[in-house]
Amino acid sequence: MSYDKELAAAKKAASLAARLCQKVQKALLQSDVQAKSDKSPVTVADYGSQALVSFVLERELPSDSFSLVAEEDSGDLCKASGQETLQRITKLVNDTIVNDGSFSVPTLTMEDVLRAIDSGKSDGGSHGRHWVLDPIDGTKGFVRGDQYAIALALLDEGKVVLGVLACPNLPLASIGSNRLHSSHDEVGCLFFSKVGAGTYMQSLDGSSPIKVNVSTTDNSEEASFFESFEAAHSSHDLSSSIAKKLGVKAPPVRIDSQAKYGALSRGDGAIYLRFPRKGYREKIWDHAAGCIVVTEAGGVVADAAGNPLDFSKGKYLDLDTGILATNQKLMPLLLKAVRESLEDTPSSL
Ligand SMILES: Nc1ncnc2c1ncn2[C@@H]1O[C@H](COP(=O)(O)O)[C@@H](O)[C@H]1OP(=O)(O)O
Ligand SMILES: [Mg+2]
Ligand SMILES: [Mg+2]
Ligand SMILES: [Mg+2]
Repeated sequence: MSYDKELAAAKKAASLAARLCQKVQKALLQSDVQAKSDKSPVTVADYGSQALVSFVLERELPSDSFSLVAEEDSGDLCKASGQETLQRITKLVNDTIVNDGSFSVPTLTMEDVLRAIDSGKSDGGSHGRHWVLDPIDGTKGFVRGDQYAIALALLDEGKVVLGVLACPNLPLASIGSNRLHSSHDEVGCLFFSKVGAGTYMQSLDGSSPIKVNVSTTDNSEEASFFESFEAAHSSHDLSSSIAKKLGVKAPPVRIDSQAKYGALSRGDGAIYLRFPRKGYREKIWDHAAGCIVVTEAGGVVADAAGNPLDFSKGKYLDLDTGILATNQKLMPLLLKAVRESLEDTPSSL
C-alpha cells in the first residue's frame, strides 16, 4: 500500500489548519480561550483546525468510510452561549478556504462546520482505516504564544501508517540545548512520514523536503532531553532523576506539544521523557503522528516498561507509567535508568 494520496491530503489539511492557527495566535485575546469540562483550555483555533482538517480530508479523499478520531466535539458550541464562538469559527474556516483558492465550494454554513467537527467522533480500533487528529496539540503553549502542533495520523488495521506534524512556531534550525536562539530564526516546520519510507521535514512555506534522522549518539552523557513545558503534564523531578543516572550534562529542553517528537526526529536532542501524573490516560491523538515521525527517522518510542505503543485499542493508549523516545542504541540504557528511578521514588507520579 503506498498511501501517497493520503499523505498528500494530510499535508494539505495540516498546512491549511496551521495557517488558521497562526492567524488566531497572532490576534489571540484571553476571551478566545474557553475551559472544557475537564478544565483544559480550548480556543476558536482548536475547533477551526478540526473543522478544516476534516473538510479537507473528506474533499480530497472521497470515500464512503471516512472515519476520524479527534479531540474536540461540538457540544459546547451547540449551546446558546456558543453561538458567537461558532460564528467566529465559521468565518475563520471560510476565510482560510477562500485564501487557499484550491477548493471551489460554496461558503460553509455554521451547520456544515458543526458537522465537520463532529465527524471526529469515531472510536478508532483495530479494523479498517481511521484518521487520528489533535487539531491543536499543546493548547497551553498556543495560548502562551509558544510551541504547538497540528498532529494528524492514519491508522490502518490498528497500525500508524502515516503521520504529519505541522509546528508553526518551531525554528527550522536546531533547538538543541547547546544552541542559542534568536528572534530572527525562521520558523514553521512540517514533518511527515510514511511507513517504511522515512521522515522528511519541509518549511510550512513549502520548501523542498529534507530527510531527517534521529541523533546517533550512544553516549548518554552527551544526550540532551526534551520534556513538557508544563510540569503538570509530566514530572520534571522524575526526568531529572533519570537524566542524572544517565550522566546527562545539558539542561532539559522544555517545549509544548508533539513539536518535541519533531525536534527529536531531526536530532536536536536524543531523548524525550513523558511522565504524566498517576491516573492520567494518554490519548492516541497525542502520540500517533509523533510516534511514526520518530520511528521512521530511526528512533524508538515505548512506554516505561519498554513496550511499543498500541494505537489499536480505541481512543486511549493503555500503557505502563510513561512514554519514552530515543534512538535504538540508547533505549536499553534509558529503560534501565527509568526502572531504577521509579524504584527509588515510587511515589514520584
Ligand atoms: N494533565 C495532563 N497531563 C498530561 N497531559 C495533558 C494533561 N492535560 C492535557 N494534556 C495534553 O498533553 C499534551 C501537551 O502536553 P505537553 O505540551 O506538555 O507535551 C496535550 O496533548 C495536552 O492536551 P491538548 O492537546 O489539549 O493541548
Ligand atoms: Mg485539549
Ligand atoms: Mg494534545
Ligand atoms: Mg489538542
